[in-house]
Amino acid sequence: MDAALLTPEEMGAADRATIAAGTPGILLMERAAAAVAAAAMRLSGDGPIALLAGPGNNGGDAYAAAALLKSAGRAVRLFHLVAKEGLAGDAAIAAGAYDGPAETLSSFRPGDFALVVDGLFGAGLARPLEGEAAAAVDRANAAPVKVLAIDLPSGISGATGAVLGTAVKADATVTFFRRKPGHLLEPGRSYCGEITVADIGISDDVLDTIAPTTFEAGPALFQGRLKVPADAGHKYDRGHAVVFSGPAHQTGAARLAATAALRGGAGLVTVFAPASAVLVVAAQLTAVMLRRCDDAAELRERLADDRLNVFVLGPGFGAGDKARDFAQAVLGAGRRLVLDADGITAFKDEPQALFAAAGEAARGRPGGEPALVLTPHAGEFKRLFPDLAAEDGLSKLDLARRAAARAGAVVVLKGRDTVIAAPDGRAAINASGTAWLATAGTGDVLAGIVAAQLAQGTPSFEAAAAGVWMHGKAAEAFGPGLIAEDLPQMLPKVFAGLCG
Ligand SMILES: NC(=O)C1=CN([C@@H]2O[C@H](COP(=O)(O)OP(=O)(O)OC[C@H]3O[C@@H](n4cnc5c(N)ncnc54)[C@H](O)[C@@H]3O)[C@@H](O)[C@H]2O)[C@@H](O)CC1
Ligand SMILES: [K+]
Repeated sequence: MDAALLTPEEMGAADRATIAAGTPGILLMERAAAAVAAAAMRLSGDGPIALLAGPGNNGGDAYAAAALLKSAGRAVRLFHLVAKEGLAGDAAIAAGAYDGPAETLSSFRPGDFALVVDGLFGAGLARPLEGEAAAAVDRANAAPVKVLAIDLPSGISGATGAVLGTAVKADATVTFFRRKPGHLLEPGRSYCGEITVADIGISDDVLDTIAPTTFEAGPALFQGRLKVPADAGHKYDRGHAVVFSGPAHQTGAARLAATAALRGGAGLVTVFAPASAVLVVAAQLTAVMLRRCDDAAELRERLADDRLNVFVLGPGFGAGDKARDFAQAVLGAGRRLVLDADGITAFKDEPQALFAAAGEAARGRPGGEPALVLTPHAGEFKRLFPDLAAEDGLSKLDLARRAAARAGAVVVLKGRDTVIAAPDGRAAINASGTAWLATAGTGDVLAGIVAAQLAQGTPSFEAAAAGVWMHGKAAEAFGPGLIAEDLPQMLPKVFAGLCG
């Protein structure tokens, strides 16, 4: 459960369960404030610190942190949206215990300080920022002053990462117990700065009842499920992935995916190419094998070999009837399929046909495990799920979850904050990667890495989450100047980090 991300509601439940089990809320607040004060000392040098306090417990944290900083001898001034008398509960207790300078938010001038601690709104943000709060946030953002956010940058939705009205651009954020989806989803993530998760004495046991369904994509989520080559393993134990190539002038994408599948740990990888492309592909492959596959009839013959356990269709393939026929043949044979790029676009006029085939294939698999993994970027997503893409107010998490449930597939909705969702409601958000991934061919590589995990028998959701995370880690390992071809070569480093 280390990978769990909690929605604001789930975090509220974690707080309440802890309080009900005997820890007073004010004690949780004091621990939260201690973590904030420690971060504030680190970030402010010896300079004066402003603390902005809102009307709820986020403001309470600010009062409690102000008291700690003041007693540590730091110069602090607190600016409040609501006077002490207007506070309730733990926030009122914390405010009562603070005896330092307090002024109204309208008198806050960021230029006077080395650090601003933002305790305006956290998990309880319920509507867009406006009036004094919005003006104070805008002043802080416009000034060259460091900002430390308590729990979340004020204005960022913890559930979705959306900016409500305006939001604090923080250099650092201290959150409590577990991160929230809004810390990883854009634009929220870009507003958080460096994120620290502080232990405030909430026991992991509370998660048994909360049963979170959102996670960070990373080793804590998939380790234990991830397949890595066993000591005495045979190459056939690691599966046989097939990547479909496009026509002769469009083979590069399949070769990239195939190389990535092999580097990703698939035991064998074969490119299935149309006759016209066989020579072109042959000239450029070594460890990856090659077979001709011209039409659906030929594909059905090849599918008789049940060692071919996962297929990648889409990169450079062309978005016509052939893509649809091939995808349906693969799913019809009960094999797992990574459908990307043209493979997704091919179903834009009849997505139901794809979803029906995916549903049928899943029903034939142990535990109804999804057979289909869809890897759309936003544009491809819109082609397959136009109504969802057009619906107002859906976060990227909501979109991927709704799409996965409808398609009976694992949906990998790509971007800087790629979301991986399963039909059973689980979803993961990825935070690995660099801006250099926005370059031609990286999606083809991702499809290959995911296929490698599927080939080795990793469950579809974990395979997709692991693939996305590794892809990002490979980019981080390479650094600046990355092109798609560089990614597969970095996978050994990623595995070395994972397997020790
Ligand atoms: N015992 C607990 O529940 C703990 C809570 N903690 C802190 O408490 C925070 C959550 O506290 P709350 O639930 O009180 O929520 P917040 O303090 O985030 O804000 C809720 C208050 O703000 C008002 N509000 C919401 N949006 C507004 C807007 N746009 N403009 C003006 N007013 C607005 C609400 O009506 C409510 O009064 C966490 O983020 C965390 O910082 C920590 O102290 C740890 C323990
Ligand atoms: K805040």
